[in-house]
Amino acid sequence: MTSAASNPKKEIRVNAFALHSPVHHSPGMWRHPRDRSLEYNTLDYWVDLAKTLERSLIDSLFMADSIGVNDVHGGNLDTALRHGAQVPKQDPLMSLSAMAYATRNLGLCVTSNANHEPPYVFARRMSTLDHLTRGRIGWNIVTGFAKSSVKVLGKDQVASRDERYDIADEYMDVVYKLWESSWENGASVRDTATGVFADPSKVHRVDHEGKYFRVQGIHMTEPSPQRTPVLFQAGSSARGQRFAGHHAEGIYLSGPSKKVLTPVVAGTRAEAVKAGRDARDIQFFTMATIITGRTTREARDKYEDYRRYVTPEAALAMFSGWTGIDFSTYDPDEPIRYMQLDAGTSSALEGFTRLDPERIWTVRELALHNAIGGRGPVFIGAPNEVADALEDWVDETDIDGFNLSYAVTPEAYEDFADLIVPELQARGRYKTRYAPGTLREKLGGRSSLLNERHPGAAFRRYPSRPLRNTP
Ligand SMILES: Cc1cc2nc3c(=O)[nH]c(=O)nc-3n(C[C@H](O)[C@H](O)[C@H](O)COP(=O)(O)O)c2cc1C
Repeated sequence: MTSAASNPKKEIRVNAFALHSPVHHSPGMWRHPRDRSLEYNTLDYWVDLAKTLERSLIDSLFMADSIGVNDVHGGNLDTALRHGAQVPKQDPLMSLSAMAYATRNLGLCVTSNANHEPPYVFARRMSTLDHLTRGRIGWNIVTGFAKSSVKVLGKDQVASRDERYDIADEYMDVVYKLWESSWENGASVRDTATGVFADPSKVHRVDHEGKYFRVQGIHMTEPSPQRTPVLFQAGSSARGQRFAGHHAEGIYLSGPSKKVLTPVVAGTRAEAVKAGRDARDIQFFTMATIITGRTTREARDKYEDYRRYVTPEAALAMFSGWTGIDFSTYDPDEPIRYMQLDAGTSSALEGFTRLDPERIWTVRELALHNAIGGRGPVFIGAPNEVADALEDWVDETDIDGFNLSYAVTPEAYEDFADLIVPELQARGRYKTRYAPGTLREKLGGRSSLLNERHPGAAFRRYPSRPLRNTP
């Protein structure tokens, strides 16, 4: 493993972080006169955003998603609904092909829960998108924690964290079989002279009989450029790190300080090694919000202006949803303490408690902090100050880059393109053009396929070489 210190100048990678909702991580900002969040249900907004991201050479757009709602705060959904706090929320998949059509290089990563939808239909949809985007698709594998998300699917209880990850492990086996083993290379013949479309001897039925899933049949889709989409994961509990060590090629993190991230990065890299992979087979992106201007003064003025629109109550409702703790029952000046949670995400709470014991957060402070940019840091300043902070976080925590959240959209991404990108490029810390190939190759992979060390590669029945059988 290369230490962060021995590789101080690694290129900083950046994704943009979004949700098909009027609010993602900065509740209240949709009221700002320059904000376009209320257009979340239009293709114009998403296509314009995709073009802006590509102008910034951003690696990918990461679309969060869940069918859960923030109904823990006050024991109901009122606060979330009143502020549009991640409700309503649309299916993010629909906008992806329009964004892909308007861009050439931007990666498009979408969240889907490995406990909800049958793996067969999901695998087919991802393969379709990977074809349509010519290999620019990524999947954020989540396991869920909200009771509301299982109740709409006819279940009463959320499975325990361990079981949710066990189900996800088997889900991965099923989708690897479909993506990697069903169609051999060369199965799709497309021979206009003979009239043979596919060679039946090279298309294999998947027979999966497991504890949670039974699947019999061929993958409905011929192999897409990446076969398996680039795999991301966002859980950081010990079990989450083990899952990530096996499957993830990228991890989305969040935490208010560097201290919180460092052990998670080191722990997950160690899990990758235990799983027979390389520590550097996983890239880490932490959530961050940038508020910048040409000068420090301009940036601070922007921040003060934004603050006039924040709704900390909605931020608390979102954090209550994340953790399963009803913070409306707490005194605002009460310090937040760690407790073990199974329904919610202990790791969200850990970031504000035991991972940094020197910093005591009260409920009020947490609500204010999370009201702009959620659980990640907010970097406010002139381009050189922001670039200093970005470099510092990458070099000290061994992350690979950031997941850029926003206060005001698309202003945050326009500012990133115009002010931060040139500063990082001048320091040699940011690309000056996209690498060719699929998303996996753009992120540094040697081929468009999972590398040989990845457990998904074990399902192959074909020699591993870049697959280019789509037109
Ligand atoms: C940056 C980040 C983004 C996440 N995005 C989603 C999401 O879009 N949908 C979802 O259901 N969970 C999301 N999660 C939650 C995680 O997938 C995971 O369920 C949670 O962190 C609990 O897992 P853990 O207990 O292993 O930490 C996200 C978590 C983080 C840190």
